[in-house]
Amino acid sequence: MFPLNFESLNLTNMPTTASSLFSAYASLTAFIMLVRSIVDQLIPHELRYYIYSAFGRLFTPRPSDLTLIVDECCGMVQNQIYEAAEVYLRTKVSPLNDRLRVKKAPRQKNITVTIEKGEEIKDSFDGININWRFVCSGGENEQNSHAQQKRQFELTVNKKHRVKVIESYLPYVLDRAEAIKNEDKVVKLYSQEGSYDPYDDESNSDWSSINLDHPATLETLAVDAEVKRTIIEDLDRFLRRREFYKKVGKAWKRGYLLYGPPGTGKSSLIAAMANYLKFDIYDVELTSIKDNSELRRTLLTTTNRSILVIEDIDCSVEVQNRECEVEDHQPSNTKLTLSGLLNFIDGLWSSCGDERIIVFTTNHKHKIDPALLRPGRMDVHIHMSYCTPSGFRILASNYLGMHESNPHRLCGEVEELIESSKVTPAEIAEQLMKSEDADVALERLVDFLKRKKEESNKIGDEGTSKSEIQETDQNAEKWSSVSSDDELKSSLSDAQV
Ligand SMILES: Nc1ncnc2c1ncn2[C@@H]1O[C@H](COP(=O)(O)OP(=O)(O)OP(=O)(O)O)[C@@H](O)[C@H]1O
Ligand SMILES: [Mg+2]
Repeated sequence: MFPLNFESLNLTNMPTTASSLFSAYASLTAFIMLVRSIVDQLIPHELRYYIYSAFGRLFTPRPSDLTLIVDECCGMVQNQIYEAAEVYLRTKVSPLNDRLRVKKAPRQKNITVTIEKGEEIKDSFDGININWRFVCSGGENEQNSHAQQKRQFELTVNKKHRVKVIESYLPYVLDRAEAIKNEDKVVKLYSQEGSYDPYDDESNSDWSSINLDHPATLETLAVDAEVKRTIIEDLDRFLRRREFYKKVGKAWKRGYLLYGPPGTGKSSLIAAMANYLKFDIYDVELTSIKDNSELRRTLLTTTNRSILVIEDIDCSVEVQNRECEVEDHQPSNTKLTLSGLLNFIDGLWSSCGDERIIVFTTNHKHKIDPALLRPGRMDVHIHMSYCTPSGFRILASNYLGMHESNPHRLCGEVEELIESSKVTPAEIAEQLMKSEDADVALERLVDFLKRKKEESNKIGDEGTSKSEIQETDQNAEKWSSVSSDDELKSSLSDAQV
């Protein structure tokens, strides 16, 4: 035991040299040990325990931080918060990080950068400082190390923000991760032909896929502004109405019929819709489907948040009308019939998926079986028209970088010719592609339009030159403005009348 030197405890007179500091520390330690040995001898064991722990609590500062552990898995399934944190924190990597992990799968658009084991990321939310740390343990063995590793994020924050972090910050991380994933999503085009792709996890024996590298967007589409605005509003409304569809007992799907002459942008509009919604496209080739059960099976293997496309519905398949089916006594599953298709569109099979869009295209609306055109079957009919002056202005901006505020001297003449002839956006686009020089391209376009006008005068062309959009569901307008539950109920009872 150290001798107790009371003089050295006289802190007021203590010289501030290193040796006197050391001797003061030694004396204090010796004093504490003396007290402790007296307590040990005089106080019973149980009481001692409480005294020591009370002292401990008094002198040890309580940690003010809370650490939330976010494990990779909850039981057999992935922890959604872990997944979201992984995606979200990619956007928060800072120059302070020393070790990062980079990767890119064969079909991935961008390189992903994630933090390595032990790295920390600082984030802030509503003035709260949040610290994330990536922790990895186990699986040191080279072989199957990844599978054996236990991965988790540790989120550390001041305890007083516990409720806010759990109730507001984590839901925010989940939402942001969803949005980031959506931005990064590569839209795919699935088709029935082609072979199974071993590099693509999502391909299956019914469908093969490629990335949809179609540049069409709703902005670059030469369609009248009013029609375009209505399409965008319709798509937006469709996306946000999950609960509405559930309440009214309708399958969460929307059907579009696009009709118009070849080269007016029907396929381009489908690609633009897919790019806008980030939905995959399933190109359903009805001619390669032999019967209704194959149709059912094929359609059931498509995923949610997708656009099912049936191009040229009038000629791609000889879907027979109902009378023919009744006369023909073959069992309906041994051939592809119109009713098989209609069953899918608005019957039992349509409710098998969520967030589906079905698009039919045709060059000849009048050739389509009336059953397909019945109100409510395809929710929206869009007429893709010949090019209009406003469509031309969009194409001129796309192809020649011309701005409406600074029109070319030939624009007036081109627009007049367009108004008086039936020319498709595809034909105009082809002319505009011929030269990068606006003078040359527009002169050629004027010549082309003049020739076209003469031809159409000779043969007497039919068809309207105005694009239009028509909603076949009479209640849609009413439903679209419904906001509260009460309003919804009253509009539903109106709808049933
Ligand atoms: N409305 C449009 N806006 C912009 N580009 C268009 C438009 N219509 C056609 N094009 C151009 O013409 C090409 C062909 O158009 P698209 O394949 O979309 O026509 P379509 O209506 O589907 O024709 P089809 O009836 O023959 O299938 C597109 O790749 C695009 O470059
Ligand atoms: Mg097409």
